[in-house]
Amino acid sequence: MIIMKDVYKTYPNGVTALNGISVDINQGEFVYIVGPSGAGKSTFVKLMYREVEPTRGQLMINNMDLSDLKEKNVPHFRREIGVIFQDFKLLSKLSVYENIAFALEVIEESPKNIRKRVMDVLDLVGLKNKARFLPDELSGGEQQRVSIARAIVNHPKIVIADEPTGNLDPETSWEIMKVFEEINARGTTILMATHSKEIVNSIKKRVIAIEDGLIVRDQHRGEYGYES
Ligand SMILES: Nc1ncnc2c1ncn2[C@@H]1O[C@H](COP(=O)(O)OP(=O)(O)OP(=O)(O)O)[C@@H](O)[C@H]1O
Repeated sequence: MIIMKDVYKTYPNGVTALNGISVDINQGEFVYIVGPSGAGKSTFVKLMYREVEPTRGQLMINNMDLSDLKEKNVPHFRREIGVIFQDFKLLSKLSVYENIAFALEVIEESPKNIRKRVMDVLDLVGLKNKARFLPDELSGGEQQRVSIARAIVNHPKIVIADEPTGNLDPETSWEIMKVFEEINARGTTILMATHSKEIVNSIKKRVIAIEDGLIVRDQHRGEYGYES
């Protein structure tokens, strides 16, 4: 559950990226965040994993109040959130297996549990046979599958994806969307910032449109609403 009340974000250089955002997102929803370049989409999703902090306003995520979250509670908060980026952000010297296991090792899982959970999640994204490969030895779509696997291996309640298909060709993008739908079908909330008119208009979900730091549209099974 995500609750935002009158959230503002002004960066240190004086640019106000969010201008009073209020929104409720329930557990299990699939939400696209759309809008023109520079509208505030990335800032909006970055608030959700505490990459940026609001200048003003209230933000509750998974029953935790981010306005007064203590530093010592940040790791606990982040464990409930999986994040996926346009450029994958995999560790190039680690294998596929190690990239995913890393997320578990830091929370002190036993080696046996780690192996089972990594292999289960690789199975889900269809990459069990590439566990020993290095990221460079994979296609873009495969690398994005690894980053999805890494994001969900801790079973987070919320998955945040900032332009996850931005570097992928259309066919690969559809395959990645199937993986997101599968994760959502298991009850995980998905928040996806995207510029893909084709995806938003074909795989219908809730659409939140942001322009000049404000929510200008919030529609169930909405359209993309801009020229691509
Ligand atoms: N770290 C930062 N410091 C200063 N200004 C920033 C920072 N990050 C973003 N901005 C500014 O905030 C505004 C919103 O940016 P944001 O990245 O949230 O937009 P966006 O909708 O995600 O854009 P795009 O679709 O191009 O990725 C822009 O004017 C941008 O220049």
